[in-house]
Amino acid sequence: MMTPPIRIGTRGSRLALAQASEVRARLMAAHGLSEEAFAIEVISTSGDRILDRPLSEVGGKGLFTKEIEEALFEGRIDLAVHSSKDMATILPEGLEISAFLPREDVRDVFIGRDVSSIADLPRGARVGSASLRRQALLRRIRPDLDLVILRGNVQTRLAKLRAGEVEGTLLAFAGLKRMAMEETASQILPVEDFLPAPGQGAICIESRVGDERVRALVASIDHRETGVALSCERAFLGELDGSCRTPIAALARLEGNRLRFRGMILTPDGASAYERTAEGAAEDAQALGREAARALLAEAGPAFFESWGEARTGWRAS
Ligand SMILES: NCc1[nH]cc(CCC(=O)O)c1CC(=O)O
Repeated sequence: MMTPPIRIGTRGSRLALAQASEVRARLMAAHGLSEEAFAIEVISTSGDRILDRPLSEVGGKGLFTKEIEEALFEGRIDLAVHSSKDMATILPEGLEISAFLPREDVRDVFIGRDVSSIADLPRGARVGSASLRRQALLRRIRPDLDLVILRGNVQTRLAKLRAGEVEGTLLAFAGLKRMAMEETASQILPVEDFLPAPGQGAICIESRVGDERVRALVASIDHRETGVALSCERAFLGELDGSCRTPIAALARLEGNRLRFRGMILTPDGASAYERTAEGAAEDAQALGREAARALLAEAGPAFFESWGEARTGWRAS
């Protein structure tokens, strides 16, 4: 008798499909299964459909995951593949992250239309990004730039760049690499200046709590080091906000059993920033992230966070 295929839920963008295929390939290799053992189910999310407003205005992170999580919860798919960066810090009841893939390059890249680096952009040049973090980090080093929202999936954004809507944009190197488009990057940005978003470059698998079949299936491809780093970054994010409405950056790396963490909060204009580094044992990953967040909250003070309340307004569509 034929066993029904394992249904993998994903968004339909080129990047999302590349990520789902990577998960499928790893599961095939780990369990000696053929491609026919899987079915990739494409699910359209609000984040894919609402393209004229910044994410921070329409409701932040859950937007790329909501419809997929509903399908998972209702049993229309068996597991979901996400970019960890797009996940809310609190998952819907009944769902859990059951595996992480080894993390890709965590860095941001700059893509210029006519120039090959941020420094080469002319004064006042128009640069597009939908990420408050990237905008704030960019403003710190180039306050003269004219920053506009650039929404849409990677292909859409690159098309807007080519069409001349903007002179440059910032993207995650991980996404370009997964799509075999790394030559698109003009400049790889160092994490010292461009601390990534929590979860950047990490693919995760979400499944139903109690679904032991799927849990056993994905356990074999889970990358522990990535999971430890992510639990630290997600604890940091969760303590601060957890939505997409605020410029928050964080990166944890496991070296041996030592976890090294750097976290940062910024005002949207980049004028004010607080950062913190911490180091600890892998077992204390969550506490490390949480404590770093609390320390930053105390240090920055209430006045700082008023700027976050205004972060949702004052945008201009590109
Ligand atoms: N919704 C945007 C998104 N979510 C994850 C990635 C990149 C891949 C990753 O960080 O794993 C991107 C595109 C980008 O920031 O360039």
